[in-house]
Amino acid sequence: MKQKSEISGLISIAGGKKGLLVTASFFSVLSSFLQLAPFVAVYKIIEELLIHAGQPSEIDKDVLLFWGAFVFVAMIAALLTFYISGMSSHIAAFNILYTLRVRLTDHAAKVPMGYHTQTATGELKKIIEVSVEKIEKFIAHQLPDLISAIIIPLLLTGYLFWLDWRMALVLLIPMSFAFWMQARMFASDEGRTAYRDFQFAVEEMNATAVEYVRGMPAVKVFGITADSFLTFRTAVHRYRDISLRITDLCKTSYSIFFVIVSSLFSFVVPIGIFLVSRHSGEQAFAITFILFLIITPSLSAPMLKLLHLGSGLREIIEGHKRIEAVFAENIVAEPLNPQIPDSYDISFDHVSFAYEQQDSENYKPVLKDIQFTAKSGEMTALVGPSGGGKSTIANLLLRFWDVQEGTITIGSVPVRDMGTENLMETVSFVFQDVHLFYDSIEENIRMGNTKATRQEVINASVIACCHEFIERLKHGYDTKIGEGGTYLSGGEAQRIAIARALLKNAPILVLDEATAYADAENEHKIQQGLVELVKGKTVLIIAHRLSTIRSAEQILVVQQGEIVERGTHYELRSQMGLYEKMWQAHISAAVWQLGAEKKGTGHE
Ligand SMILES: Nc1ncnc2c1ncn2[C@@H]1O[C@H](COP(=O)(O)OP(=O)(O)OP(=O)(O)O)[C@@H](O)[C@H]1O
Repeated sequence: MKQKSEISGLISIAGGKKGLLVTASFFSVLSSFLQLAPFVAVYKIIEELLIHAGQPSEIDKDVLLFWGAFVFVAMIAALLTFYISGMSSHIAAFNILYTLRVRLTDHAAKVPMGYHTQTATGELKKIIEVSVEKIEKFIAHQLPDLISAIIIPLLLTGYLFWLDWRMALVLLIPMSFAFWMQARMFASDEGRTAYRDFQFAVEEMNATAVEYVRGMPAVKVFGITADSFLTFRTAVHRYRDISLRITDLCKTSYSIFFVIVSSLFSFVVPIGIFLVSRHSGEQAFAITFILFLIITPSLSAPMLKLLHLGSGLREIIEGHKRIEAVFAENIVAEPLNPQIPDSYDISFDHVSFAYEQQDSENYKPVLKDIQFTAKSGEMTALVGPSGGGKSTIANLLLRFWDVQEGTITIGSVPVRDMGTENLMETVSFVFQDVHLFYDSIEENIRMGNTKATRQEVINASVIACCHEFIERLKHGYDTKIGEGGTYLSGGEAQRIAIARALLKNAPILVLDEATAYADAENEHKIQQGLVELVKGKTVLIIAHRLSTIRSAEQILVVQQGEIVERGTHYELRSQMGLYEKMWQAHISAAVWQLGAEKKGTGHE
């Protein structure tokens, strides 16, 4: 029953393409019928030959010709129907593959960021690529194959029963036993668990192998071998253990199935000989016996195919479950009546937040009672020790997560009440970890505003101080990132991300460690550009390098999830608290870095 609902669930993903699948299945069945034509023709030809065995001159050549032509026409028709079935299933499969991938990526983009941090990117990638691909293969190839692998043995067995029920029964009993053994193994809880564990083991082994290759710098430096890389070794051992478990589990049922199905001949011969001896002289029975000898081996191939399709199906059902699990993830709730803010002041009103739910074992509040307003036209900076919660504050503004307590508003509208599209149009963000897509530099920048002209892209790049280095590249703005050895340094990538955000020209700009990789000269230039650009905007900036935010109208010092100090640079310094300590540390580091001639820089 469960198996049935799994398969119907698998077929339900066909959605609007069910008509094509029905066509594919119908023609596959028709093709299976037509493939039986040679057996009927052989029967009729043998009958004609045996009836006139004593007087060959009386053999009716027209009968032989008729059945010869019948087979020829039936084979052409079988070919045509098979072609139509294959075409329909392929068209349906590629449509389903496309729709499923688009739906999956759309859904993945709408679920809260928490899902992406908990689910390994590799796993989602695998679901979108491999699981969907397997479903495409199932629909395009295996579904018509499966239908014909079921229909052909059924039809042949029916035909054999019609010819002689006694010999057919002798065939049916071992065949049913073989199937029963296999089905019992597949449907058992142990079988299901083993196959599911096998899937996980394969995935885990692949994922750890990828991790090993990705971590090659650390692997080389620390001399880690594939054998000493514990997670990989454990994954390989787990894979070995589960493979042995499956082999052990399947060995009896598979061996019985294989032996019976491959040697059906040996069941039919003794009973045939026995019956022949009792019907000696009956020509009709002799013809039937000959036909049994011809048809019986033809039963083996589709039945062995069915076995392989059956084990493949388990894998596809597992993949389908994973796809369903992605769809089952709740997406960020859209407001029923989305509101548009009338101004762009940002307010955090008594906001508390934890990444885990309150009832979870790992519950740990990351932000506690955060309260501040970042005014439009002003720069608000978040500074403080690492892990204090600065990036979390910035991420909450974008509703990557929803807060558990308090409210975040833009203008007077809570971010929960803004439509996601409107929220994303309102806020420009430069992340700590820049992601550039495998595309030209120009297109990477244009992602900020798809309607921007090339000149506008260049203007944004000039302000973000990346124009010069882009121009120096062989293909300039058309250079594809990652192609032909074109890789950008961290600082260069970050400046491209700044250009992208500038081009978006949203009323709120969030910069999370946006100038962290810039050298002193570039940082100064970027800051000059930003000064122009942030005019009239609400700017939230996170920076470890305090010189970057010295001119901010408001500086918030965040420590262990709380705002412990707030004010301008001068106000904070005069408080002689954490900010002053951080400032002194910053100055000492700058002096240490730049040498004696730079002494005094920034001592304000
Ligand atoms: N996705 C996440 N899931 C669970 N915990 C997280 C997640 N992201 C951050 N944290 C935790 O939240 C706390 C605050 O992290 P956050 O990145 O906001 O600090 P930060 O002040 O920006 O640090 P840094 O200056 O080093 O970037 C840290 O303890 C961190 O481990």
